[in-house]
Amino acid sequence: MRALWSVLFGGGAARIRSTIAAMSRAAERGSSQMNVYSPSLAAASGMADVIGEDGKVVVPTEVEDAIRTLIRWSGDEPEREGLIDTPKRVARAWREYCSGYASDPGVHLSRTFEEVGGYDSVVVLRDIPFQSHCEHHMAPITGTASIAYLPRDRVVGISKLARVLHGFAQRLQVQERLTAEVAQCIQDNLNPRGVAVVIEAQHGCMTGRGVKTHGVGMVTSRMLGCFLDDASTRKEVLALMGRG
Ligand SMILES: Nc1nc2c(ncn2[C@@H]2O[C@H](COP(=O)(O)OP(=O)(O)OP(=O)(O)O)[C@@H](O)[C@H]2O)c(=O)[nH]1
Ligand SMILES: [Zn+2]
Repeated sequence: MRALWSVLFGGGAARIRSTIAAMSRAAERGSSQMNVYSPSLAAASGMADVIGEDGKVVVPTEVEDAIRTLIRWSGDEPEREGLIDTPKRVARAWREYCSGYASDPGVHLSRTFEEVGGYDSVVVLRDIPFQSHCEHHMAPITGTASIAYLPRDRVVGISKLARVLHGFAQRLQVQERLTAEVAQCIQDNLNPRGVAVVIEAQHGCMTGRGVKTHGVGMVTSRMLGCFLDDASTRKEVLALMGRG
């Protein structure tokens, strides 16, 4: 699985998706033209994705091969009709699941507003649905997050809090780190008086395999600044999140 991971995502370095027409055509033509540009090299070195003429990301050969190996190891035949295009689909799906590696989620917090009519109370975005994947099994994590902050002198567009969440969720995660990363990113970029993040999620690795236990929610929280230091402020924000 480690090998599959490494071909799918290379070093996990930041990538920028872009259309490089000449390279796409070479990749699509295949054979000798592929020497001009190697998608596998791009994946391994963290270069931009190449978009083919069909508008889809060009999948490096070894990524397809790795997924074929996994299908075979799972007990099926990758050559049968229904599975022929599956390696490409799986590869592109994982590119999407892990699109959060492509950028710093903090960029979403660069645009702030100071004119807020003197508003100086807690801002809460409650029950934001998200999906991630656990780094242990690459199985889905699905849940909701509530994100709050107490502004110091500026506020951010509310959608940006959800964007920060998805930026970190679209990586391989453990829930504890996801929670901490979202909180720290808001703290670092907005310098508010406090940040509170509470996440409740279900882990596919606990339902679909292993202990096979359904209906269990894992809850994690990260409190920073005033929400950490002051019990009554923490109580207030938890009540606003519906967890009072
Ligand atoms: N703390 C924490 N654990 C997680 C998370 N996602 C998955 N896990 C757990 O990671 C653990 C990995 O344990 P291992 O013993 O290395 O792997 P395993 O043999 O597949 O474990 P089982 O899932 O118990 O079958 C499991 O207990 C998972 O439930 C997460 O976000 N946070
Ligand atoms: Zn897991």
